[in-house]
Amino acid sequence: MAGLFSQTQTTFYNGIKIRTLPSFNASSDFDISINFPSVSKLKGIQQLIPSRRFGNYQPPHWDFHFVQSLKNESTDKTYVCRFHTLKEKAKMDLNDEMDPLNQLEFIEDLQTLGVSYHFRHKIQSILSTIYESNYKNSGKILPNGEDLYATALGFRLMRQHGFEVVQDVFNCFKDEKGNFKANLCKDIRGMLQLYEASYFERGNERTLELARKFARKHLKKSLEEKEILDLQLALLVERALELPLHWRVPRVDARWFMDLYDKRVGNKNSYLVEFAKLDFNLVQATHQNDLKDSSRWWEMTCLGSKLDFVRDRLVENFFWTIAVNFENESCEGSYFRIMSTKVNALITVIDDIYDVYGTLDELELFTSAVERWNVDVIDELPGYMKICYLALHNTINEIANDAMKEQGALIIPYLRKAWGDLCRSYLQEAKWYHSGYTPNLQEYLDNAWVSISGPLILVHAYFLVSTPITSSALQSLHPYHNIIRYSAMILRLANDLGTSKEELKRGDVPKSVECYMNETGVSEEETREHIKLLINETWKKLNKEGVGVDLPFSGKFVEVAVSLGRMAQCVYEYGDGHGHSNPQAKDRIQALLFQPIVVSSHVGDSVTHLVKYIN
Ligand SMILES: CC(C)=CCC/C(C)=C/COP(=O)(O)OP(=O)(O)O
Ligand SMILES: [Mg+2]
Ligand SMILES: [Mg+2]
Ligand SMILES: [Mg+2]
Repeated sequence: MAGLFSQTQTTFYNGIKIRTLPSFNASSDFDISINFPSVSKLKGIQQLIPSRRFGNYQPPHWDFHFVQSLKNESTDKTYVCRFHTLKEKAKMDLNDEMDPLNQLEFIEDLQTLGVSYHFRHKIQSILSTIYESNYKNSGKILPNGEDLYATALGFRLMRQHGFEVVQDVFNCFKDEKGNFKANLCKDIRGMLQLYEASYFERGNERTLELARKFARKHLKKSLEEKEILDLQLALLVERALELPLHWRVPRVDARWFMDLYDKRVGNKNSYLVEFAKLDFNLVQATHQNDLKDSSRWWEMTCLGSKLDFVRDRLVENFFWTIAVNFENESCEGSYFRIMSTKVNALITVIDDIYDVYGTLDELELFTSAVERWNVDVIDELPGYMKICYLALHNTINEIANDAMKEQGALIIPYLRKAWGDLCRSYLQEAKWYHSGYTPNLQEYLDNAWVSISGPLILVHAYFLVSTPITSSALQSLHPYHNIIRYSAMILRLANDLGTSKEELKRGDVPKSVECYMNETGVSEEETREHIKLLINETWKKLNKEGVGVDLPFSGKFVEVAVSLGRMAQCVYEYGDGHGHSNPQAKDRIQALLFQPIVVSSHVGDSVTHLVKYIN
């Protein structure tokens, strides 16, 4: 990547090779070649030339020209017409005359195929009818309360959609000692639903905790001993044991479910897969336009080209936004994705300035500049920080100006406060790194749930999804509401599991893995298991906070906070899917953003391929 530093001049100081920048003020922009053995032993040079690290990040996998060249034929009229025909058919099929269990299964199919957002009101109304006519009268989800599969599926859907159902619906499946009955383990479909339902626990729900352990144990055993003869079911069990449905990103999962559904024997609603594929491609076409817009902004900032030590990851920064708010029903969705991508890109650059390149003195300057939020302070900053501060200041003020125009709301105090909190937490980590201090796990996490940028992302997301902005919500943005804290904590813990190995190699503040090992002396493997336990416990807290009766936020914002936690576990499931993009992360982004699904349309007995993929 031709960056500013590639045009550096090489000079020598006391026999030491130094790269200096042509146009920057040398006193603060010296750049020691990273292979220099030991700056600290040099006489008289240390205070003049700070040592700098590099993340050794690769150039972007998808660059500006690739993004701008994307073409998509998914929106031609044949395609759209077929889409609307099938949508109407699905709306007709999801009706009140259906058997309640069939209704629940239809809703589950719509959700796993990624198209339930088209039927929100109908789904809510059907679940409400089932809730009122069964659960409110008998305490059972469905009339036949002894069916584990139906009870667990209904329990999960009810909790997911905000209906108050308690864990006692599972009591009939426990023996006199309070354990789940051993004979249940033959009912794999029921066990799988019980396992998925257990992840909606809100803490101190012993039956659900027992259910999770009981189901996990037997599902794992059945899978390992190849007792699950139905291949589809085996694949569902295998995926659930890797990551439960509640923790997965529906949009990322949808393609996987379409393939599975296609192969389902006795597939009742085959047209649903065609509908889901058409919808997937239409949404993808919208996302590609949003991505092009975001990519033009990124190119204009020159941050990726001028700062050769930062992660140039525009597409990955965009990918985070589609999990949080993928629907393309309205232009609000595009606005959210484009502005959120800008925030994510700024986070990624500034995180690298603090973690990789900036000296402590420079970081103090940048932190103070962000807290003062005044473009005049730019003169105090070293060259490489100037374009970053300017991009930050202009972009965030643009979001604030939009809110003022659209809603007459003055939000800049909330945005600049969030950036100030973030940079102070970054500075704290830099001070720990430079002093060689390793905090214990709690001390580290008390700062790191902020430094992972979760609160910053969600404060901006609140203003990008919420109309109207309410005073009760504003009071819950500072101090940060627990919903924000728990979502951010999941992001932090998942990020540390996925990135701390590379960070340790490069040189960075000790992360939760290192802090816990240093504090307890246990092995890395035990530490990682402990952190996964913390993620599980934090999800329970997030589940509980998300259903508070006096919640100051809309359901939409709660969904955004939950989705951020899911996205974190998606991006970091196989290592660092953000900065060092592993093959699995790359394939996911490729499938979600750049590969429309070939749709075979069964119109009568003719099959036509509606989509050709042109790139
Ligand atoms: C764009 C979004 C949603 C960002 C969330 C997380 C992020 C960019 C972390 C930076 O990676 P990192 O591993 O360097 O973070 P840290 O330095 O905090 O470990
Ligand atoms: Mg970092
Ligand atoms: Mg960092
Ligand atoms: Mg990290």
